[in-house]
Amino acid sequence: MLSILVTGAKGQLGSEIFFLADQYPFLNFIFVDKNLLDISDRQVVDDFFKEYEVDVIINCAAYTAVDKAESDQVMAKKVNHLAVKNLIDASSKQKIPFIHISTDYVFDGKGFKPYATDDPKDPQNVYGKTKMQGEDALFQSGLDNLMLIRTSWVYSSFGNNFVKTMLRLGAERESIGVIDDQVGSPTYARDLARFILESIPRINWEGVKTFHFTNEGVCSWFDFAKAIMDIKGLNCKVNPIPTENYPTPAKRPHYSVLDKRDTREFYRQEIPYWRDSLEKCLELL
Ligand SMILES: NC(=O)C1=CN([C@@H]2O[C@H](COP(=O)(O)OP(=O)(O)OC[C@H]3O[C@@H](n4cnc5c(N)ncnc54)[C@H](OP(=O)(O)O)[C@@H]3O)[C@@H](O)[C@H]2O)C=CC1
Ligand SMILES: Cc1cn([C@H]2C[C@H](O)[C@@H](COP(=O)(O)OP(=O)(O)O[C@H]3O[C@@H](C)C(=O)[C@@H](O)[C@H]3O)O2)c(=O)[nH]c1=O
Repeated sequence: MLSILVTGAKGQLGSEIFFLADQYPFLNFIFVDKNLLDISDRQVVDDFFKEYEVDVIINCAAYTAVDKAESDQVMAKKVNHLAVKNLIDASSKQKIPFIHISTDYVFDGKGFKPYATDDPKDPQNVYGKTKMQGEDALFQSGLDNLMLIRTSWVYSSFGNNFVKTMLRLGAERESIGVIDDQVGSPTYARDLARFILESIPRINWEGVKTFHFTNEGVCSWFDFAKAIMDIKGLNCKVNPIPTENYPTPAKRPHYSVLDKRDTREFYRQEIPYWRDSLEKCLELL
């Protein structure tokens, strides 16, 4: 039976993998949160791999506070870049296949067509830069059993995310302004978790495989917020606003749709449309 190590197991994606784990009885999971395996501590990581036998690593651990990262660069880099190196260094001795998750925020957001997996990266904020450095650490490792999955706008009934923020604001306020000139694809973490788990027995671990996985369809944050209020029957009016009317410490991409052609071909399962998955998640909230 394959032993699958899931780091950052208490986050959105880690929690969804935990939720689905029972459906994969041929996989043996080792779920570890920050307290059990702080991936930014090299010694802890080295010791862990000496003690446990691991066949595949799914690295769900990350520093995801996009605005906070602007003033907390050291910590963001430690988790999103240096810790990825720790995992690679510790696992490469045993050639353990490595699944790593990255973000649409590695792209500049100035494009008008979906970003291909090999398009040039030019992140516009600290979070995106540190995630790109994490990706680069994978590419530079020389390892040939890597799966890099970029995703975007992730939400879940677990953890904190835009959907939960909208539900809170929707209950508190009569109206809110939400940016309508930043466009992307929401991703239900459960759909992403399923994609990852379905990939494990099927992937041919030769070379570095980069996939883009999001829900199908494209929307703005405004469209996303409006759908959340509509589905939940909240009376809060959502007003579309331009980026400059909602100043934030971190700059965000205007367009960050990811090209999923390779993913569709590899996965051969239907990727749910974003609003359908949103409805499913909202049934739990
Ligand atoms: N959320 C999103 O919208 C998107 C996420 N992604 C990527 O997807 C992946 C999963 O994201 P998601 O589940 O949403 O993220 P979460 O922030 O929900 O989860 C990340 C988890 O990592 C943990 N963590 C932080 N530092 C460490 C550390 N040093 N050692 C071990 N664990 C640590 C966090 O713990 P604690 O909370 O205690 O710090 C948290 O439990 C990440 O790589 C992220 O960059 C990509 C695109 C969009
Ligand atoms: C709360 C709120 C946000 N916004 C805008 C700000 C921002 O442009 C957008 C989303 O805000 P958030 O801060 O929730 O989302 P943000 O943290 O930028 O989400 C990102 O997280 C990282 C981890 C990723 O990798 C990305 O793919 C993406 O999901 O919505 C409004 O316009 N009005 C509001 O009331």
